[in-house]
Amino acid sequence: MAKIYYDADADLGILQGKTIAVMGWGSQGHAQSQNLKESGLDVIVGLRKDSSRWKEAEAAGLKVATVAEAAEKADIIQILLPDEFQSKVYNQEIKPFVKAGKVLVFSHGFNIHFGQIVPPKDVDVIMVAPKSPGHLVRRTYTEGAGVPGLIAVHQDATGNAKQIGLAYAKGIGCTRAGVLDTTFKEETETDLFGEQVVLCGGVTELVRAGFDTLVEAGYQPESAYFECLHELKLIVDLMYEGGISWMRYSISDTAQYGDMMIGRRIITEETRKEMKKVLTEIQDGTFANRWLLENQINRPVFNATARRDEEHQIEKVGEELRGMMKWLKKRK
Ligand SMILES: NC(=O)C1=CN([C@@H]2O[C@H](COP(=O)(O)OP(=O)(O)OC[C@H]3O[C@@H](n4cnc5c(N)ncnc54)[C@H](OP(=O)(O)O)[C@@H]3O)[C@@H](O)[C@H]2O)C=CC1
Ligand SMILES: CC(=O)[C@](C)(O)C(=O)O
Repeated sequence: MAKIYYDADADLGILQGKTIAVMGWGSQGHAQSQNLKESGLDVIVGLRKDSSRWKEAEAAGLKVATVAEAAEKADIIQILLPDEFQSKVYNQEIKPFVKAGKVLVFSHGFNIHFGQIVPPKDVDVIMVAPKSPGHLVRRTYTEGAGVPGLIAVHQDATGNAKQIGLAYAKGIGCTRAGVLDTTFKEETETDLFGEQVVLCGGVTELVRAGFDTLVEAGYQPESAYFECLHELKLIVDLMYEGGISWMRYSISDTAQYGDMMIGRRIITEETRKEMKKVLTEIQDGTFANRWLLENQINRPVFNATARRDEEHQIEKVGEELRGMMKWLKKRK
């Protein structure tokens, strides 16, 4: 079993007196910077001068500067910008201030693994990757908890990179849940695979296909929504709590029979072959190449496909039923 690091394995003290620049105030940036600050650390947020998030970050009590100003002041630089823009911003605004002994931190290995950012050899390069959307990184921290994370060391110039990474992980709350060793290669390839085949690509297409099948057969869209999206959350929650066997224990035998008999007709050997093909395209850089080029021509395919999906009927039905979904929230 791989070693899991918890609070006791990390010493926030080694970050005292250090300035941590968090570049970005997005899903991860807003969460990690506030968590670090509330962990007693000195944080400065780096943003574009015209960023619409500048005032929000200041209102949250964070010091804010331009990316270059923050990089110049920082001992530790966490780059939480969109993966597709990190290389450009790094080369133009951060690289001039990446001096010997400084630490570069990432929460996804994409730009290091695919050679889009090549740091100087005399700095530490680490990854602390929360395995969670940023808004839950923040919410769980404020509730006194945390989300699990991954840690990797790409360069250890100071000889202390791992401990700095563990202290950073503690600062954002991940050691409250547990932090696992990985590598930039493993995190990058498994994260991209998960996003494309299971978490987002697989599930969203499965939900829309199931919804469309029921609606096209004449069932009311609300029933299709309840069956294909609302209950999915509850089933996944049970799997998360106690594994697939616990979920199967909780659902009816009728449901389990259907699960076991039909599931493999939907996710077929062909599906598994396609999954392997997607993984190969991640490993050999084909996906990275497509994504980086897509961004160089202002995302024509991304924009058109996102617009089509936003117009799908399931979005409207979900909006109408959102009020009912609030039952999950604790009653005041
Ligand atoms: N989203 C998630 O839950 C997770 C993300 N990650 C990783 O975290 C990193 C950040 O992702 P995420 O938080 O989703 O990113 P977001 O898109 O949510 O936020 C990006 C931030 O970068 C700023 N930004 C964008 N372009 C520039 C620029 N050219 N110069 C300066 N600032 C810029 C944006 O502000 P503005 O546009 O106003 O300038 C925004 O504050 C990525 O490496 C991602 O892979 C890892 C785990 C989970
Ligand atoms: C939340 C997460 O880790 C994702 C889905 O991979 C991402 O948003 O990058």
